[in-house]
Amino acid sequence: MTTPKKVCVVGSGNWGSAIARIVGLNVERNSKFHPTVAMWVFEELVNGRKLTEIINAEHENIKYLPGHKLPDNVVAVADLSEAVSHADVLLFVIPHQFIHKVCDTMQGKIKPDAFGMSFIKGVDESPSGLKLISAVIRDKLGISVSVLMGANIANEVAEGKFCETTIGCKDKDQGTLLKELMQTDHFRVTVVEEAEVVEICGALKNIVAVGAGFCDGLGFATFLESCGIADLITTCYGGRNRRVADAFARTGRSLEELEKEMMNGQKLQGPATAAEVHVLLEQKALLDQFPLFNAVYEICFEGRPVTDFISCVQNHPAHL
Ligand SMILES: NC(=O)C1=CN([C@@H]2O[C@H](COP(=O)(O)OP(=O)(O)OC[C@H]3O[C@@H](n4cnc5c(N)ncnc54)[C@H](O)[C@@H]3O)[C@@H](O)[C@H]2O)C=CC1
Ligand SMILES: O=C(CO)COP(=O)(O)O
Repeated sequence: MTTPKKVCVVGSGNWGSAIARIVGLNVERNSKFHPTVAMWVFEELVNGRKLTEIINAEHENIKYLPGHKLPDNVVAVADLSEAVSHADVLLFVIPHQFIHKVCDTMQGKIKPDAFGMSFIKGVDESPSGLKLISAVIRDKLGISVSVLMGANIANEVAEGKFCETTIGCKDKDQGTLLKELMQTDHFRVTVVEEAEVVEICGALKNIVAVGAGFCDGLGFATFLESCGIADLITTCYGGRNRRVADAFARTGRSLEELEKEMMNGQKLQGPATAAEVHVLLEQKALLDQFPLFNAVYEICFEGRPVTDFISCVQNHPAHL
C-alpha cells in the first residue's frame, strides 16, 4: 500500500481558505491522503491576535473567509518552509503578485517528488515575455504543476453553492488523484489535458471583469442587458450559427448544404451579416482592425480553409 499523501495549501486568502475547507473535508474520507492538511498563512495581526492562532483556535479565517468554519484537520502554519517541508501535494493559492517570493522561500525546502497545482489566476511578466504562473513555479521548484481554474467565487463555493471547475493536468494518474482531492457534491471537477489553455482562460478573464466593472460604474449598462454579453454567451453555447459552423468545420461540407439539412427552412444570420459588415469595413479601410469578422467572412465566402481560423485572428495590428 502506498503512503498517504500529505497536502499543503500554500495560501490562506479568500480562495485559499475555501480550498482548504474542501481539501480538509475530502482528505478525512480518502485513505490516499494523510488526514491532516497544512495551510500556510501569511502571518498578520487581526484584532491584535495572530491570524494563525485565531484559525487554529476558532477554525475560521475571520479576515479572509469569515462565516465559514474550516475543518479541525486544517492546521495553519506561519512558517512557509515548515508548512511545505512534508508535503507531497502543494496547492498554490496566493495572489500572483507574491509567487516569486514564495517560491524563492520554498526552494530547497520541499520533497523532491512533490507535485503541485496552481489555483492562481494571473500571468508573470518576464524579460522574454509573458510566462504562466505554473511555469514560474515549475522552473523555480523543479516540480510538475497542474492548474485548477473555473467559474468559482470563493464565498459561494464555501457556502456549498453548486459550481463546476476545470483541472488542467497532463498526467492522467495525477489528474485522477487531484480530482479525488478536490471534487465534492457541489464542486464538480472536469480534468482536461490542455493545462496551458485552462490557465490562460483564468488569467485573462480578470481583465474582462475589470472592463465590465468600468462599464457598470460609468453607467454604460446596455451591454450588460440581455441583448449584450448575455446574448453573446448564449449564442456561442446554444445557437444555430454555432451549431452549423461547428458542423462546417468538422465535415468540410458547404454552409448552404448544412443549413438546408440541419435547419429545416430556418435561416442562419451570421454568415450573411459577416458579408454585409465586410462591405462596410472594406469601404472604411478598417478590415485589419477586425480580424475575427474578416476571418469569418473569408472562410464563409472566399474559400479560405477553416483550419486557417486561428492564424487569421493572430494577425491583428496590435500584435505587430
Ligand atoms: N477569491 C476568489 O473567489 C477566487 C480567487 N481566485 C484566484 O486565487 C488566487 C488567490 O486569491 P485569494 O485566495 O482570493 O487571495 P486574496 O485576494 O484573499 O488575497 C489575500 C491573501 O494574500 C496574502 N498576502 C498578503 N500579502 C502577502 C505577501 N506579501 N506574500 C504572500 N501573501 C500575501 C494574505 O495574507 C491573504 O492570504 C488569485 O490568483 C485569484 O485570482 C480564483 C478563483 C476564485
Ligand atoms: O476568479 C474568480 C471567479 O472565477 C474570482 O473573481 P474575482 O477575483 O474577480 O473575485
